[in-house]
Amino acid sequence: RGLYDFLTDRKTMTTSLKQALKTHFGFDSFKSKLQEDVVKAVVRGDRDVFVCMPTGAGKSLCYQLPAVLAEGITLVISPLIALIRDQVDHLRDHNIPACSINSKLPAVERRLILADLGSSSPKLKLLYITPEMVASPSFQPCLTDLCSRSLLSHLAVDEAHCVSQWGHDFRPDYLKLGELRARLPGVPCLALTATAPKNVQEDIIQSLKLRLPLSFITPVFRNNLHYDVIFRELLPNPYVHLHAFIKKALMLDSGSNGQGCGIVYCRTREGCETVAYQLTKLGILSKAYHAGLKAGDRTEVQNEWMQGRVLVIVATISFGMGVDKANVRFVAHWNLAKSLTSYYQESGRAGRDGLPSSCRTYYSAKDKAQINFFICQDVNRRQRKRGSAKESDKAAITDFEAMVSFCEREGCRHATISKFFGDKTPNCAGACDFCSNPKVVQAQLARAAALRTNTLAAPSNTPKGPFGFQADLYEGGKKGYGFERYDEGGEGNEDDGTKRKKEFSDLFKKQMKLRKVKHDNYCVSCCVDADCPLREASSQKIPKLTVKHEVFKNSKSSNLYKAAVLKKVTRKRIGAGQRGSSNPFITAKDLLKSSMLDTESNKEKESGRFFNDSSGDMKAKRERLKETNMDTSSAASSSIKARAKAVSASLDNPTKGGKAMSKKQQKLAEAAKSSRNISQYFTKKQTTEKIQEDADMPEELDATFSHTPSEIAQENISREQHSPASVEAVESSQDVIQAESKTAVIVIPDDNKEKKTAEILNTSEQDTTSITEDLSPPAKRSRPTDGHSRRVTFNPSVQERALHPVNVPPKPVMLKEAADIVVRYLDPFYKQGKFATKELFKSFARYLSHLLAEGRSRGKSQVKAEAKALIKKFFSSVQRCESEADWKHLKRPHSRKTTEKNK
Ligand SMILES: Nc1ncnc2c1ncn2[C@@H]1O[C@H](COP(=O)(O)OP(=O)(O)OP(=O)(O)O)[C@@H](O)[C@H]1O
Ligand SMILES: [Zn+2]
Repeated sequence: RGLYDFLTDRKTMTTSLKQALKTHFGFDSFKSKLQEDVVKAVVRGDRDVFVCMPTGAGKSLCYQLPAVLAEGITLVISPLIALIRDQVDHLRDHNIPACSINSKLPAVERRLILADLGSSSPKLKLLYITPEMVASPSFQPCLTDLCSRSLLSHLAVDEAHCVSQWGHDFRPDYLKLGELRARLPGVPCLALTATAPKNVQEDIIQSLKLRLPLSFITPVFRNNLHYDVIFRELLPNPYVHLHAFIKKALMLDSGSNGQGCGIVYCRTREGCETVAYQLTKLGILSKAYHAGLKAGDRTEVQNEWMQGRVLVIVATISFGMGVDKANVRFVAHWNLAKSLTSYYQESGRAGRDGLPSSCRTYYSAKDKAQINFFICQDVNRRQRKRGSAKESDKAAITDFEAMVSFCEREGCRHATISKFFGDKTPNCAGACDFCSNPKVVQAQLARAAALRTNTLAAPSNTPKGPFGFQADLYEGGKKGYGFERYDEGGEGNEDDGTKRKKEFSDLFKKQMKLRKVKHDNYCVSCCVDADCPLREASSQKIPKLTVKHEVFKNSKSSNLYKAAVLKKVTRKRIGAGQRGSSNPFITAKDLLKSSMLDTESNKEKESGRFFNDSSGDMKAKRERLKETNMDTSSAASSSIKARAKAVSASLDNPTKGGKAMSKKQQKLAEAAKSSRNISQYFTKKQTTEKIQEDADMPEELDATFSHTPSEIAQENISREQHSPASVEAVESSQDVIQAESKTAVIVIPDDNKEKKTAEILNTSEQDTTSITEDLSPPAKRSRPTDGHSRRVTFNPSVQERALHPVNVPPKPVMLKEAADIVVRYLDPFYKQGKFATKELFKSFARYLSHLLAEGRSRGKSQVKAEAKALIKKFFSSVQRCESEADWKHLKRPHSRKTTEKNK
């Protein structure tokens, strides 16, 4: 920082900085006094700096300008590759040498960058990296080298609130930045965020180990933003209402165009599509933007909106981060934001140019209940995973409560926000609905309370209205039935409010309890349809099936149930066969035929049901699998084996059969049929899944609503999704199987673990690295012709051989089996964070599976041993897998010796 010496004189510094600002960025002056002060503090470099300035205040320049002036390189930590890309492009446009190292970087570029960093005087001024990359072993040598040569001028941590568990976008990898900070004691650190309540601010300072930082905190109050809340359920036609709001905000009636544009935020993709459609129908060209669109379409929509060709973008909250548009005249939330912090940030995208703009939330009690549900579910999930509760679990709940209270409480909206962020009460001066007309707000609240009381109090057989009107059919209820508007007066009293709260809270608790049970535990009494004959667990036997209820009770999925039933039946038959010296399995061949026919005809009907039972707890299933002493490989494979046994037995005794057998055949067929039918009893009512699907939590939420691999797999199963890749793999493994088989074709239900393997290996739905990035492919891709069950062909003679392992060489392992083995062994590593991304994990699993299935000449145990050895070998040299290059040199052990040694 010797170069800064010439800047020590205050006056000279100001002049020089202004010159540099003009030269490098083309700006005539600083955006604000605050921006100038921050830049000066960073340039001085004698203290760490903490910056909390609203979006659009020009935070990036606070480290970019000093970076250009300093000797050495400024290391910038940013959470999203997309954001990084924007920043790097922007800097390059200004001829400022900047680049990024990330997992998506082509190897050639990476080498060039590393070469420059390794040179005696690197040209690079700003190096952007993700927190994941900072922690990766492959980056460490580079970092150490830069440190040892004192080539790091600054460390800038953008979106620093991600470091705090109290923050709305907590990223565990941000926590590792504390260690990084400790490794760079002489390098001044700058932490920047737009939104950080007091506790988050404290967390940032502590986690990043900032030493007596100079804090630059802008008050959150922005007087050019007008906030209001509309209770959507009170509106006769919410779309018309929204349309009117937009027309006013964009001054469309005044006939002038070019009055800016706006954003409508929706929680779901479907919501985006519907609102965009409705607005367009009403005359305002609007386009939807969400993760379900192809990347190209998304970019096009964004460009059209940026260029003013589309006035309104209707988006999930994934849209907006890093979008810098000055003339956003309104931001409307069609659904409640998940937290007040998020709301402040999202709504803050309005009026960046300082001109008057509107921020509106369309509140609904339904949204409130749904979001609350998701937050609680997420907290529960995390607590279950962790095994204990944490103080910070409350963060999401508290922040959401603040959002609800912002909508439901009487009072100045700006004051509520300021108070939440620890600021003084601002002078709103009519910049919110409450301050401009408190009576309207009070009236609306009273009506919402009355509506809820009416809805709750109304018994289901309430006399119908004049036209057969039923309150709940119309969402808006009795009030919504009419044509009144939210601001047309109305009385309410305090008792009403208290009563409403209590009733609503009771209802909510009740609903939560119901849903929680469904999610936590499979429970016959509440998850089984009311008309199911098995509802009364005490005495029922399964209709048309003489199997005791024990089996039913102990099986939590139809697969397991079927396997257990078949096992029981098989055992009985074996016994019978021995006693009667006739082999009952002689009829199994026929049974198989009949079951084929049967299954084919029932395929469509059943397939969905088989899938549904996969939504149970996979872990529990695995446990139960062990308990039932079955082959741990999979329930489906046991059912294949059971059938294969039957087939092989029948082949062993081809002449035996006759009438007696056909009776057994009937019974077995019946059992098989009933066991399939039984799956319908497990079919959960779709309510909770539906809600979840409806919610379609956008990617930005994924930071809080993050998933473990098994949860991802499970979610994918329950949503019956297949990414094209997963279909591919299933097909490719089938191809392998089919190529070898020319015999029986049966349809077997998907087994949980098998499916999990396929999903883990192939889905690209969730990317754990880009948590806040909305770049995942559509969640609802499904295989059009997929009837949910997979057609798997198998060769009885192969299965037969497996029954006699002593006499015949081991059955060669096929790709699908290899994949099963690999995923089982690799999963723990993934869970321990040994892969930088889920994509890498899947890619590696795919690679290993192919490697192990190569040549198809080895048996299962050998493949297992080789898989273990390979994985062990891999992780002995790689601490954490960062790129595909990491396993380039990994080869299958050739000699038996190697395998033995590694066992
Ligand atoms: N001194 C300046 N004069 C004029 N424009 C500026 C100045 N500094 C920054 N800007 C512009 O202001 C806009 C917002 O800046 P920037 O993206 O850095 O804001 P931010 O505070 O980082 O916002 P966010 O929180 O959304 O990232 C950019 O277009 C930037 O080029
Ligand atoms: Zn106010």
